[in-house]
Amino acid sequence: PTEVPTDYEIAQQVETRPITEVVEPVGLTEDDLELYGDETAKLTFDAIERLRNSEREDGDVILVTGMTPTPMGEGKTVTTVGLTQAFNHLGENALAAVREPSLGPVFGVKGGAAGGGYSQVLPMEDINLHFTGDLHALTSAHNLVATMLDNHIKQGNDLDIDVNRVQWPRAIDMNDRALRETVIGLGGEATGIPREDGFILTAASEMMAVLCLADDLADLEERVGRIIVAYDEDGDAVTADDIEATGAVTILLKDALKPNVVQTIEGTPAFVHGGPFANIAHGTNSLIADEAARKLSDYLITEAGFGSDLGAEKFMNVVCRLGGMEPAAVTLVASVRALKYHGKDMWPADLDALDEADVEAVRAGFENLDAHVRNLQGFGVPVVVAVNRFPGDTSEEVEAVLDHCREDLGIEAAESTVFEEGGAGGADLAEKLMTAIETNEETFEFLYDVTAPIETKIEAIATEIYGADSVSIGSDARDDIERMDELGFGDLPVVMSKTFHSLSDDASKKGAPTGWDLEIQEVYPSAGAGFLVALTSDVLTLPGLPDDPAAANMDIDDDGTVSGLF
Ligand SMILES: Nc1ncnc2c1ncn2[C@@H]1O[C@H](COP(=O)(O)OP(=O)(O)O)[C@@H](O)[C@H]1O
Ligand SMILES: O=COP(=O)(O)O
Ligand SMILES: [Mg+2]
Repeated sequence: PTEVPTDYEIAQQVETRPITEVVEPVGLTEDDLELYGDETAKLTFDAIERLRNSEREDGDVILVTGMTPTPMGEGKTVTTVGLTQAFNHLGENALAAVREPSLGPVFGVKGGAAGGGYSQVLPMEDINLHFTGDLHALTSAHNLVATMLDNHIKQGNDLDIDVNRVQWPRAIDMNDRALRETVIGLGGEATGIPREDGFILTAASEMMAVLCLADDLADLEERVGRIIVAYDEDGDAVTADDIEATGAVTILLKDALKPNVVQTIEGTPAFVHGGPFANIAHGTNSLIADEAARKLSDYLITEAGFGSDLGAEKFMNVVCRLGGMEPAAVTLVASVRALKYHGKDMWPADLDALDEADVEAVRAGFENLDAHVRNLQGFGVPVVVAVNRFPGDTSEEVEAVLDHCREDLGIEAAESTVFEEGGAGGADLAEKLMTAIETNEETFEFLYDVTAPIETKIEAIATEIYGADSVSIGSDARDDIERMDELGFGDLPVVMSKTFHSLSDDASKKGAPTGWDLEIQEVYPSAGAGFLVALTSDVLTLPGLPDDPAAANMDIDDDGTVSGLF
Protein backbone atom coordinates (compact mmCIF):
# COMPACT_ATOMS: atom_id res chain seq x y z
CA PRO A 1 0.00 0.00 0.00
CA THR A 2 1.17 3.54 -0.80
CA GLU A 3 2.20 5.64 2.22
CA VAL A 4 -0.71 8.05 2.71
CA PRO A 5 0.38 11.53 3.88
CA THR A 6 -1.06 12.61 7.26
CA ASP A 7 -4.60 13.96 7.37
CA TYR A 8 -3.20 17.40 8.10
CA GLU A 9 -0.75 17.26 5.16
CA ILE A 10 -3.54 16.20 2.80
CA ALA A 11 -5.78 18.96 4.13
CA GLN A 12 -3.04 21.57 3.66
CA GLN A 13 -2.55 20.54 0.01
CA VAL A 14 -6.18 21.21 -0.89
CA GLU A 15 -7.10 24.53 -2.56
CA THR A 16 -10.32 25.25 -0.66
CA ARG A 17 -12.88 27.58 -2.25
CA PRO A 18 -14.75 30.42 -0.53
CA ILE A 19 -17.69 28.90 1.38
CA THR A 20 -20.03 31.33 -0.42
CA GLU A 21 -19.11 29.59 -3.71
CA VAL A 22 -19.26 26.09 -2.22
CA VAL A 23 -22.89 26.48 -1.07
CA GLU A 24 -24.20 28.08 -4.30
CA PRO A 25 -25.02 24.81 -6.13
CA VAL A 26 -27.39 23.79 -3.31
CA GLY A 27 -29.24 27.11 -3.48
CA LEU A 28 -27.73 29.02 -0.58
CA THR A 29 -26.56 32.60 -1.10
CA GLU A 30 -24.19 34.86 0.84
CA ASP A 31 -27.26 36.36 2.58
CA ASP A 32 -27.96 32.97 4.13
CA LEU A 33 -24.56 32.88 5.77
CA GLU A 34 -22.73 34.53 8.65
CA LEU A 35 -19.08 34.23 7.63
CA TYR A 36 -16.39 33.06 10.04
CA GLY A 37 -13.47 33.68 7.68
CA ASP A 38 -13.89 32.67 4.03
CA GLU A 39 -13.97 28.87 4.50
CA THR A 40 -16.48 28.62 7.35
CA ALA A 41 -19.94 30.03 7.97
CA LYS A 42 -23.04 29.64 10.10
CA LEU A 43 -26.51 29.42 8.59
CA THR A 44 -28.67 32.39 9.63
CA PHE A 45 -31.93 31.84 11.51
CA ASP A 46 -33.75 33.43 8.54
CA ALA A 47 -32.26 30.86 6.19
CA ILE A 48 -33.25 28.06 8.57
CA GLU A 49 -36.80 29.42 8.79
CA ARG A 50 -37.03 29.75 4.99
CA LEU A 51 -35.82 26.18 4.48
CA ARG A 52 -38.18 24.90 7.18
CA ASN A 53 -41.15 26.44 5.38
CA SER A 54 -40.09 25.42 1.87
CA GLU A 55 -42.27 22.95 -0.05
CA ARG A 56 -39.19 21.09 -1.27
CA GLU A 57 -39.31 17.39 -0.44
CA ASP A 58 -36.89 16.31 2.29
CA GLY A 59 -33.83 14.39 1.16
CA ASP A 60 -33.50 10.73 2.16
CA VAL A 61 -31.54 10.17 5.36
CA ILE A 62 -28.70 7.64 5.22
CA LEU A 63 -27.33 6.85 8.67
CA VAL A 64 -23.69 5.78 9.02
CA THR A 65 -23.05 3.59 12.03
CA GLY A 66 -20.52 0.91 12.89
CA MET A 67 -19.70 -2.38 14.54
CA THR A 68 -18.14 -2.38 18.00
CA PRO A 69 -14.92 -0.43 17.37
CA THR A 70 -11.32 -0.67 18.51
CA PRO A 71 -10.39 2.37 20.63
CA MET A 72 -9.19 4.10 17.46
CA GLY A 73 -12.56 4.08 15.70
CA GLU A 74 -13.28 2.24 12.43
CA GLY A 75 -14.16 5.09 10.08
CA LYS A 76 -17.77 6.23 10.45
CA THR A 77 -16.88 9.90 10.04
CA VAL A 78 -14.46 9.09 7.19
CA THR A 79 -17.21 7.03 5.55
CA THR A 80 -19.85 9.75 6.08
CA VAL A 81 -17.68 12.35 4.36
CA GLY A 82 -16.40 9.92 1.71
CA LEU A 83 -19.86 8.61 0.89
CA THR A 84 -21.18 12.16 0.51
CA GLN A 85 -18.34 12.83 -1.92
CA ALA A 86 -19.16 9.55 -3.70
CA PHE A 87 -22.80 10.53 -4.23
CA ASN A 88 -21.67 13.87 -5.67
CA HIS A 89 -19.04 12.05 -7.74
CA LEU A 90 -21.97 10.11 -9.27
CA GLY A 91 -23.81 13.37 -10.01
CA GLU A 92 -26.23 13.03 -7.09
CA ASN A 93 -27.08 15.90 -4.72
CA ALA A 94 -25.95 14.76 -1.27
CA LEU A 95 -24.84 16.61 1.85
CA ALA A 96 -23.05 15.45 4.98
CA ALA A 97 -23.94 16.30 8.57
CA VAL A 98 -21.40 15.34 11.21
CA ARG A 99 -20.65 16.36 14.77
CA GLU A 100 -18.08 18.92 15.79
CA PRO A 101 -15.05 17.48 17.61
CA SER A 102 -14.36 17.75 21.33
CA LEU A 103 -10.86 18.75 22.48
CA GLY A 104 -10.98 15.78 24.85
CA PRO A 105 -10.30 13.09 22.23
CA VAL A 106 -8.33 15.52 20.01
CA PHE A 107 -5.62 15.65 22.70
CA GLY A 108 -6.34 12.11 23.91
CA VAL A 109 -6.62 8.77 22.13
CA LYS A 110 -8.79 9.12 19.05
CA GLY A 111 -7.55 12.44 17.74
CA GLY A 112 -9.79 14.62 15.62
CA ALA A 113 -13.24 13.92 14.18
CA ALA A 114 -13.10 15.69 10.81
CA GLY A 115 -12.73 12.46 8.82
CA GLY A 116 -9.38 11.47 7.39
CA GLY A 117 -7.30 10.84 4.27
CA TYR A 118 -9.08 12.14 1.16
CA SER A 119 -12.41 12.22 2.98
CA GLN A 120 -12.21 15.11 5.40
CA VAL A 121 -14.14 18.25 6.14
CA LEU A 122 -12.01 21.38 5.96
CA PRO A 123 -10.41 23.42 7.46
CA MET A 124 -9.64 20.33 9.61
CA GLU A 125 -7.30 22.11 12.04
CA ASP A 126 -9.90 24.80 12.80
CA ILE A 127 -12.74 22.27 13.02
CA ASN A 128 -10.72 20.12 15.44
CA LEU A 129 -9.66 23.07 17.62
CA HIS A 130 -11.76 26.19 18.32
CA PHE A 131 -13.92 26.06 15.14
CA THR A 132 -16.67 28.66 15.56
CA GLY A 133 -16.56 28.56 19.34
CA ASP A 134 -19.65 26.39 19.91
CA LEU A 135 -17.96 24.04 22.40
CA HIS A 136 -16.57 27.00 24.35
CA ALA A 137 -20.03 28.62 24.37
CA LEU A 138 -21.61 25.40 25.59
CA THR A 139 -18.99 25.01 28.33
CA SER A 140 -19.60 28.57 29.51
CA ALA A 141 -23.38 28.14 29.34
CA HIS A 142 -23.16 24.92 31.34
CA ASN A 143 -20.91 26.51 33.97
CA LEU A 144 -23.02 29.68 34.26
CA VAL A 145 -25.84 27.44 35.49
CA ALA A 146 -23.52 25.80 38.03
CA THR A 147 -22.22 29.20 39.17
CA MET A 148 -25.72 30.61 39.63
CA LEU A 149 -26.81 27.48 41.45
CA ASP A 150 -24.06 27.74 44.07
CA ASN A 151 -24.59 31.47 44.27
CA HIS A 152 -28.27 30.88 45.03
CA ILE A 153 -27.31 28.51 47.84
CA LYS A 154 -24.78 31.03 49.18
CA GLN A 155 -27.20 33.94 49.02
CA GLY A 156 -29.70 32.35 51.39
CA ASN A 157 -31.01 29.32 49.46
CA ASP A 158 -34.63 30.57 49.22
CA LEU A 159 -35.44 27.56 47.03
CA ASP A 160 -34.39 25.27 49.87
CA ILE A 161 -32.07 23.34 47.57
CA ASP A 162 -30.82 20.11 49.10
CA VAL A 163 -27.04 20.48 48.64
CA ASN A 164 -26.76 16.69 48.53
CA ARG A 165 -29.23 16.51 45.65
CA VAL A 166 -27.58 18.84 43.13
CA GLN A 167 -27.82 17.21 39.65
CA TRP A 168 -25.77 19.76 37.74
CA PRO A 169 -21.96 19.37 37.80
CA ARG A 170 -19.37 21.59 36.17
CA ALA A 171 -18.25 20.97 32.57
CA ILE A 172 -14.93 21.15 30.77
CA ASP A 173 -13.97 20.30 27.19
CA MET A 174 -10.84 18.34 28.15
CA ASN A 175 -10.25 14.72 29.24
CA ASP A 176 -9.20 15.78 32.73
CA ARG A 177 -10.02 12.75 34.92
CA ALA A 178 -8.69 14.54 38.04
CA LEU A 179 -11.83 16.70 38.00
CA ARG A 180 -14.32 13.81 37.98
CA GLU A 181 -14.99 14.04 41.72
CA THR A 182 -14.35 17.36 43.49
CA VAL A 183 -15.27 19.18 46.69
CA ILE A 184 -16.20 22.86 46.22
CA GLY A 185 -17.11 25.75 48.52
CA LEU A 186 -13.99 25.34 50.69
CA GLY A 187 -12.41 28.42 52.25
CA GLY A 188 -14.99 29.27 54.87
CA GLU A 189 -17.99 31.57 55.02
CA ALA A 190 -16.82 33.88 52.23
CA THR A 191 -16.83 31.18 49.55
CA GLY A 192 -20.00 29.33 50.41
CA ILE A 193 -21.19 25.92 51.46
CA PRO A 194 -18.71 23.04 51.02
CA ARG A 195 -20.26 20.24 48.98
CA GLU A 196 -19.28 17.38 46.67
CA ASP A 197 -19.28 18.24 42.98
CA GLY A 198 -17.48 17.12 39.84
CA PHE A 199 -16.92 17.83 36.15
CA ILE A 200 -18.30 16.15 33.04
CA LEU A 201 -17.08 16.52 29.48
CA THR A 202 -19.04 19.22 27.63
CA ALA A 203 -20.07 16.54 25.12
CA ALA A 204 -21.90 14.79 27.97
CA SER A 205 -23.71 17.90 29.21
CA GLU A 206 -27.46 18.18 28.84
CA MET A 207 -26.69 21.65 27.46
CA MET A 208 -25.15 19.90 24.43
CA ALA A 209 -28.23 17.69 24.01
CA VAL A 210 -30.55 20.70 24.30
CA LEU A 211 -28.60 22.52 21.59
CA CYS A 212 -28.78 19.44 19.34
CA LEU A 213 -32.52 18.97 19.69
CA ALA A 214 -33.82 22.57 19.73
CA ASP A 215 -35.73 23.92 16.70
CA ASP A 216 -34.97 27.62 17.15
CA LEU A 217 -34.10 30.26 19.78
CA ALA A 218 -37.56 30.20 21.38
CA ASP A 219 -37.50 26.41 21.67
CA LEU A 220 -33.91 26.54 22.96
CA GLU A 221 -34.91 28.97 25.71
CA GLU A 222 -37.90 26.79 26.63
CA ARG A 223 -35.70 23.70 26.87
CA VAL A 224 -32.96 25.43 28.87
CA GLY A 225 -35.57 26.63 31.36
CA ARG A 226 -36.78 23.06 31.92
CA ILE A 227 -33.34 21.66 32.78
CA ILE A 228 -33.46 20.16 36.27
CA VAL A 229 -30.40 21.33 38.23
CA ALA A 230 -31.27 20.06 41.71
CA TYR A 231 -34.00 18.86 44.05
CA ASP A 232 -35.19 20.74 47.14
CA GLU A 233 -35.64 19.36 50.65
CA ASP A 234 -39.16 18.12 49.68
CA GLY A 235 -37.72 16.26 46.69
CA ASP A 236 -39.27 18.66 44.18
CA ALA A 237 -37.32 19.57 41.04
CA VAL A 238 -35.43 22.87 40.86
CA THR A 239 -34.93 24.08 37.27
CA ALA A 240 -32.75 26.56 35.44
CA ASP A 241 -35.82 28.79 35.36
CA ASP A 242 -36.10 28.62 39.15
CA ILE A 243 -32.55 29.95 39.58
CA GLU A 244 -33.22 32.60 36.88
CA ALA A 245 -30.37 31.39 34.64
CA THR A 246 -32.40 30.72 31.47
CA GLY A 247 -32.11 34.07 29.69
CA ALA A 248 -28.37 34.50 30.23
CA VAL A 249 -27.68 30.91 29.21
CA THR A 250 -29.67 31.31 26.00
CA ILE A 251 -27.76 34.51 25.21
CA LEU A 252 -24.50 32.56 25.54
CA LEU A 253 -25.84 29.98 23.04
CA LYS A 254 -27.51 32.32 20.53
CA ASP A 255 -24.75 31.81 17.93
CA ALA A 256 -23.89 28.22 18.83
CA LEU A 257 -27.45 27.24 17.86
CA LYS A 258 -26.75 28.16 14.22
CA PRO A 259 -25.36 25.21 12.27
CA ASN A 260 -21.83 25.50 10.86
CA VAL A 261 -21.27 25.00 7.12
CA VAL A 262 -17.88 23.97 5.72
CA GLN A 263 -16.64 22.00 2.73
CA THR A 264 -15.34 18.49 2.12
CA ILE A 265 -11.98 17.93 0.41
CA GLU A 266 -13.91 17.51 -2.88
CA GLY A 267 -15.80 20.76 -2.42
CA THR A 268 -19.17 19.45 -1.24
CA PRO A 269 -20.92 21.51 1.45
CA ALA A 270 -21.00 19.81 4.87
CA PHE A 271 -22.82 20.69 8.09
CA VAL A 272 -20.78 20.30 11.27
CA HIS A 273 -22.85 21.04 14.35
CA GLY A 274 -23.25 19.81 17.91
CA GLY A 275 -21.05 17.12 19.44
CA PRO A 276 -22.66 14.70 21.92
CA PHE A 277 -20.81 11.38 22.28
CA ALA A 278 -22.85 8.22 21.87
CA ASN A 279 -21.67 6.37 25.00
CA ILE A 280 -22.43 9.14 27.52
CA ALA A 281 -25.06 11.08 25.49
CA HIS A 282 -27.28 10.70 22.43
CA GLY A 283 -24.44 10.67 19.93
CA THR A 284 -25.49 12.55 16.80
CA ASN A 285 -25.32 16.06 15.36
CA SER A 286 -28.05 18.67 15.69
CA LEU A 287 -31.54 18.20 14.29
CA ILE A 288 -31.41 21.79 13.03
CA ALA A 289 -28.49 20.78 10.74
CA ASP A 290 -30.25 17.61 9.57
CA GLU A 291 -33.43 19.53 8.78
CA ALA A 292 -31.63 22.24 6.81
CA ALA A 293 -29.47 19.72 4.94
CA ARG A 294 -32.52 17.64 3.93
CA LYS A 295 -34.15 20.72 2.39
CA LEU A 296 -31.00 21.31 0.32
CA SER A 297 -30.27 17.79 -0.95
CA ASP A 298 -31.71 14.50 -2.15
CA TYR A 299 -29.56 12.55 0.29
CA LEU A 300 -28.43 13.54 3.78
CA ILE A 301 -25.59 11.35 5.03
CA THR A 302 -25.11 11.58 8.76
CA GLU A 303 -23.28 9.60 11.46
CA ALA A 304 -24.11 8.37 14.95
CA GLY A 305 -21.27 7.66 17.35
CA PHE A 306 -19.58 4.40 18.30
CA GLY A 307 -21.24 1.05 17.49
CA SER A 308 -24.86 0.69 16.39
CA ASP A 309 -25.77 -0.41 19.95
CA LEU A 310 -25.12 3.20 21.01
CA GLY A 311 -25.30 5.87 18.32
CA ALA A 312 -27.65 4.14 15.91
CA GLU A 313 -30.04 2.87 18.62
CA LYS A 314 -30.34 6.40 19.96
CA PHE A 315 -30.62 7.87 16.46
CA MET A 316 -33.57 5.58 15.74
CA ASN A 317 -35.37 5.69 19.09
CA VAL A 318 -34.59 9.22 20.28
CA VAL A 319 -33.39 11.53 17.49
CA CYS A 320 -35.75 10.26 14.77
CA ARG A 321 -38.65 10.18 17.23
CA LEU A 322 -38.03 13.71 18.52
CA GLY A 323 -37.13 15.00 15.06
CA GLY A 324 -39.95 13.38 13.09
CA MET A 325 -37.41 11.73 10.82
CA GLU A 326 -36.67 8.20 9.63
CA PRO A 327 -33.61 6.68 7.93
CA ALA A 328 -34.07 5.47 4.35
CA ALA A 329 -31.03 3.20 4.72
CA VAL A 330 -28.17 2.43 7.08
CA THR A 331 -24.49 2.00 6.26
CA LEU A 332 -22.81 -0.30 8.77
CA VAL A 333 -19.07 0.36 8.76
CA ALA A 334 -16.93 -2.72 9.37
CA SER A 335 -13.17 -2.93 9.33
CA VAL A 336 -10.83 -5.88 9.07
CA ARG A 337 -8.97 -4.67 12.15
CA ALA A 338 -12.15 -4.46 14.27
CA LEU A 339 -13.22 -7.93 13.10
CA LYS A 340 -9.82 -9.36 14.11
CA TYR A 341 -10.06 -7.47 17.42
CA HIS A 342 -13.28 -9.37 18.15
CA GLY A 343 -12.09 -12.58 16.50
CA LYS A 344 -8.98 -12.67 18.68
CA ASP A 345 -11.11 -11.77 21.72
CA MET A 346 -8.55 -9.05 22.38
CA TRP A 347 -8.67 -6.70 25.35
CA PRO A 348 -7.01 -4.27 25.65
CA ALA A 349 -6.54 -3.64 21.93
CA ASP A 350 -3.02 -4.30 20.59
CA LEU A 351 -3.27 -2.38 17.33
CA ASP A 352 0.10 -3.66 16.06
CA ALA A 353 -1.07 -7.27 16.41
CA LEU A 354 -4.19 -6.34 14.42
CA ASP A 355 -1.99 -5.42 11.45
CA GLU A 356 -0.98 -9.06 10.86
CA ALA A 357 -2.98 -10.72 8.05
CA ASP A 358 -5.26 -13.34 9.62
CA VAL A 359 -8.40 -14.20 7.68
CA GLU A 360 -9.43 -16.79 10.28
CA ALA A 361 -9.48 -14.09 12.97
CA VAL A 362 -11.55 -11.92 10.61
CA ARG A 363 -14.08 -14.73 10.28
CA ALA A 364 -14.12 -15.26 14.05
CA GLY A 365 -15.13 -11.62 14.42
CA PHE A 366 -18.25 -11.97 12.29
CA GLU A 367 -20.24 -12.68 15.46
CA ASN A 368 -20.08 -8.99 16.39
CA LEU A 369 -20.84 -7.76 12.88
CA ASP A 370 -23.83 -10.12 12.61
CA ALA A 371 -25.31 -8.84 15.89
CA HIS A 372 -25.12 -5.26 14.62
CA VAL A 373 -26.69 -6.23 11.26
CA ARG A 374 -29.52 -8.08 13.04
CA ASN A 375 -30.15 -5.15 15.39
CA LEU A 376 -30.33 -2.65 12.55
CA GLN A 377 -32.63 -4.85 10.45
CA GLY A 378 -34.91 -4.95 13.48
CA PHE A 379 -35.73 -1.27 12.86
CA GLY A 380 -37.13 -2.18 9.44
CA VAL A 381 -34.45 -0.34 7.46
CA PRO A 382 -32.21 -1.70 4.68
CA VAL A 383 -28.61 -2.24 5.79
CA VAL A 384 -25.55 -2.11 3.52
CA VAL A 385 -22.18 -3.04 5.04
CA ALA A 386 -19.23 -0.82 4.14
CA VAL A 387 -15.87 -2.55 4.51
CA ASN A 388 -13.68 0.46 5.20
CA ARG A 389 -10.35 -0.69 3.78
CA PHE A 390 -7.25 0.24 5.78
CA PRO A 391 -3.77 0.28 4.13
CA GLY A 392 -2.61 -3.03 5.60
CA ASP A 393 -5.76 -5.03 4.78
CA THR A 394 -5.29 -7.97 2.38
CA SER A 395 -7.78 -8.63 -0.43
CA GLU A 396 -8.38 -12.08 1.04
CA GLU A 397 -9.49 -10.52 4.33
CA VAL A 398 -11.71 -7.93 2.61
CA GLU A 399 -13.27 -10.55 0.29
CA ALA A 400 -14.02 -12.77 3.32
CA VAL A 401 -16.16 -9.99 4.79
CA LEU A 402 -17.93 -9.18 1.53
CA ASP A 403 -18.68 -12.87 0.87
CA HIS A 404 -19.96 -13.35 4.42
CA CYS A 405 -22.38 -10.43 4.08
CA ARG A 406 -23.71 -11.53 0.69
CA GLU A 407 -23.73 -15.31 1.18
CA ASP A 408 -24.40 -15.77 4.91
CA LEU A 409 -26.33 -12.60 5.79
CA GLY A 410 -28.03 -12.05 2.44
CA ILE A 411 -27.28 -8.33 2.48
CA GLU A 412 -25.35 -6.03 0.19
CA ALA A 413 -21.80 -5.02 1.08
CA ALA A 414 -19.21 -2.86 -0.60
CA GLU A 415 -15.52 -2.27 -0.14
CA SER A 416 -14.93 1.40 0.60
CA THR A 417 -11.62 3.09 -0.20
CA VAL A 418 -12.80 6.64 0.41
CA PHE A 419 -9.93 7.25 2.83
CA GLU A 420 -7.28 6.68 0.15
CA GLU A 421 -9.32 7.70 -2.91
CA GLY A 422 -12.00 10.15 -1.80
CA GLY A 423 -15.45 9.99 -3.42
CA ALA A 424 -14.45 7.61 -6.23
CA GLY A 425 -13.65 5.04 -3.54
CA GLY A 426 -17.27 5.02 -2.39
CA ALA A 427 -19.09 4.80 -5.74
CA ASP A 428 -19.98 1.11 -5.38
CA LEU A 429 -21.23 1.71 -1.83
CA ALA A 430 -23.30 4.72 -2.95
CA GLU A 431 -24.89 2.75 -5.79
CA LYS A 432 -25.77 -0.14 -3.47
CA LEU A 433 -27.36 2.31 -1.02
CA MET A 434 -29.43 3.99 -3.74
CA THR A 435 -30.65 0.58 -4.91
CA ALA A 436 -31.43 -0.46 -1.33
CA ILE A 437 -33.52 2.69 -0.89
CA GLU A 438 -35.34 2.28 -4.21
CA THR A 439 -36.17 -1.40 -3.61
CA ASN A 440 -36.95 -1.16 0.11
CA GLU A 441 -40.34 -2.62 1.07
CA GLU A 442 -39.93 -2.56 4.85
CA THR A 443 -41.42 -0.03 7.26
CA PHE A 444 -39.33 1.80 9.81
CA GLU A 445 -40.36 1.12 13.39
CA PHE A 446 -39.10 2.19 16.80
CA LEU A 447 -37.82 -0.45 19.19
CA TYR A 448 -40.29 0.54 21.90
CA ASP A 449 -43.35 2.69 22.52
CA VAL A 450 -42.55 5.66 24.78
CA THR A 451 -45.74 5.05 26.76
CA ALA A 452 -44.34 1.71 27.95
CA PRO A 453 -43.05 1.65 31.56
CA ILE A 454 -39.49 2.99 31.93
CA GLU A 455 -38.19 -0.43 32.98
CA THR A 456 -39.77 -2.02 29.89
CA LYS A 457 -38.01 0.46 27.62
CA ILE A 458 -34.67 -0.21 29.29
CA GLU A 459 -35.22 -3.99 29.03
CA ALA A 460 -36.06 -3.70 25.31
CA ILE A 461 -32.75 -1.95 24.62
CA ALA A 462 -30.75 -4.27 26.89
CA THR A 463 -32.14 -7.56 25.62
CA GLU A 464 -32.85 -6.81 21.94
CA ILE A 465 -29.89 -4.54 21.18
CA TYR A 466 -27.16 -5.43 23.69
CA GLY A 467 -28.04 -9.14 23.92
CA ALA A 468 -28.50 -9.18 27.69
CA ASP A 469 -30.56 -11.99 29.24
CA SER A 470 -32.04 -9.64 31.83
CA VAL A 471 -31.80 -6.25 33.54
CA SER A 472 -31.17 -5.64 37.26
CA ILE A 473 -32.39 -2.29 38.51
CA GLY A 474 -30.38 -1.26 41.59
CA SER A 475 -32.45 -0.05 44.57
CA ASP A 476 -31.32 3.56 44.01
CA ALA A 477 -32.23 3.27 40.34
CA ARG A 478 -35.63 1.85 41.31
CA ASP A 479 -36.23 4.92 43.50
CA ASP A 480 -35.13 7.07 40.57
CA ILE A 481 -37.63 5.40 38.25
CA GLU A 482 -40.44 5.92 40.75
CA ARG A 483 -39.50 9.58 41.03
CA MET A 484 -39.42 9.91 37.23
CA ASP A 485 -42.98 8.61 37.08
CA GLU A 486 -44.06 10.97 39.89
CA LEU A 487 -42.45 13.94 38.12
CA GLY A 488 -44.30 13.05 34.90
CA PHE A 489 -41.27 11.87 32.90
CA GLY A 490 -42.48 8.29 32.44
CA ASP A 491 -43.27 8.76 28.71
CA LEU A 492 -39.81 9.92 27.63
CA PRO A 493 -37.42 7.91 25.45
CA VAL A 494 -34.34 6.49 27.16
CA VAL A 495 -30.68 7.31 26.43
CA MET A 496 -28.45 4.57 27.81
CA SER A 497 -24.98 5.40 29.08
CA LYS A 498 -22.81 2.31 28.45
CA THR A 499 -19.27 1.38 27.46
CA PHE A 500 -18.60 1.51 23.70
CA HIS A 501 -15.94 -1.21 23.89
CA SER A 502 -18.49 -4.03 23.99
CA LEU A 503 -22.09 -4.79 23.09
CA SER A 504 -22.38 -5.66 26.79
CA ASP A 505 -21.63 -3.44 29.81
CA ASP A 506 -18.24 -5.17 30.26
CA ALA A 507 -15.54 -3.54 28.06
CA SER A 508 -13.49 -6.73 27.97
CA LYS A 509 -16.24 -8.86 26.37
CA LYS A 510 -15.86 -9.01 22.59
CA GLY A 511 -18.04 -10.50 19.86
CA ALA A 512 -21.72 -10.85 20.84
CA PRO A 513 -21.71 -11.65 24.58
CA THR A 514 -24.60 -13.82 25.87
CA GLY A 515 -25.63 -15.05 29.30
CA TRP A 516 -25.15 -11.74 31.12
CA ASP A 517 -27.33 -9.30 33.07
CA LEU A 518 -27.33 -5.52 32.58
CA GLU A 519 -27.16 -3.57 35.83
CA ILE A 520 -28.74 -0.11 35.95
CA GLN A 521 -27.10 2.15 38.54
CA GLU A 522 -29.10 5.36 38.15
CA VAL A 523 -31.84 6.96 36.03
CA TYR A 524 -32.15 10.72 35.76
CA PRO A 525 -34.19 13.12 33.56
CA SER A 526 -32.76 15.39 30.89
CA ALA A 527 -35.96 17.42 31.06
CA GLY A 528 -34.64 20.09 28.70
CA ALA A 529 -33.58 17.56 26.07
CA GLY A 530 -36.73 15.47 26.54
CA PHE A 531 -35.26 12.10 27.41
CA LEU A 532 -34.25 10.00 30.40
CA VAL A 533 -30.64 8.87 30.94
CA ALA A 534 -29.97 5.40 32.37
CA LEU A 535 -26.45 4.83 33.70
CA THR A 536 -24.91 1.36 33.57
CA SER A 537 -21.60 0.42 35.22
CA ASP A 538 -18.76 2.96 35.45
CA VAL A 539 -19.26 4.81 32.18
CA LEU A 540 -16.94 7.78 32.33
CA THR A 541 -18.73 11.06 31.72
CA LEU A 542 -15.29 12.64 32.03
CA PRO A 543 -12.72 10.45 30.21
CA GLY A 544 -9.01 10.58 31.02
CA LEU A 545 -5.91 10.92 28.85
CA PRO A 546 -3.85 7.82 27.91
CA ASP A 547 -0.22 7.45 28.97
CA ASP A 548 0.90 8.79 25.59
CA PRO A 549 -1.72 11.43 24.70
CA ALA A 550 -1.93 12.80 21.15
CA ALA A 551 -1.16 16.20 22.68
CA ALA A 552 2.36 15.05 23.55
CA ASN A 553 3.11 14.62 19.85
CA MET A 554 1.85 17.97 18.63
CA ASP A 555 3.80 21.04 17.67
CA ILE A 556 3.59 24.22 15.67
CA ASP A 557 6.45 25.84 13.77
CA ASP A 558 7.24 29.50 13.27
CA ASP A 559 5.02 29.94 10.21
CA GLY A 560 2.05 28.39 12.04
CA THR A 561 2.23 24.95 10.46
CA VAL A 562 0.77 22.44 12.91
CA SER A 563 2.03 18.88 13.35
CA GLY A 564 0.58 15.90 15.23
CA LEU A 565 -3.05 16.82 14.73
CA PHE A 566 -4.88 13.85 13.14
N1 LIG B 1 -9.58 3.45 5.61
C1 LIG B 1 -8.78 4.06 6.52
N2 LIG B 1 -7.44 3.99 6.40
C2 LIG B 1 -6.64 4.58 7.32
N3 LIG B 1 -7.08 5.29 8.39
C3 LIG B 1 -8.42 5.39 8.54
C4 LIG B 1 -9.33 4.80 7.63
N4 LIG B 1 -10.60 5.08 8.05
C5 LIG B 1 -10.46 5.81 9.18
N5 LIG B 1 -9.16 6.00 9.46
C6 LIG B 1 -8.62 6.74 10.62
O1 LIG B 1 -9.10 6.05 11.77
C7 LIG B 1 -9.51 6.99 12.78
C8 LIG B 1 -10.99 6.79 13.05
O2 LIG B 1 -11.73 7.23 11.92
P1 LIG B 1 -13.14 7.97 12.17
O3 LIG B 1 -13.78 8.19 10.85
O4 LIG B 1 -12.91 9.14 13.07
O5 LIG B 1 -13.90 6.82 12.97
P2 LIG B 1 -15.24 6.94 13.83
O6 LIG B 1 -15.97 8.14 13.34
O7 LIG B 1 -15.94 5.66 13.56
O8 LIG B 1 -14.76 7.08 15.24
C9 LIG B 1 -9.19 8.38 12.23
O9 LIG B 1 -7.89 8.76 12.66
C10 LIG B 1 -9.19 8.17 10.74
O10 LIG B 1 -8.38 9.11 10.05
O1 LIG C 1 -19.52 9.31 20.05
C1 LIG C 1 -18.55 8.82 19.44
O2 LIG C 1 -18.38 9.10 18.11
P1 LIG C 1 -17.28 8.38 17.20
O3 LIG C 1 -17.60 6.91 17.20
O4 LIG C 1 -17.47 9.00 15.82
O5 LIG C 1 -15.93 8.68 17.80
MG1 LIG D 1 -16.49 9.89 14.34
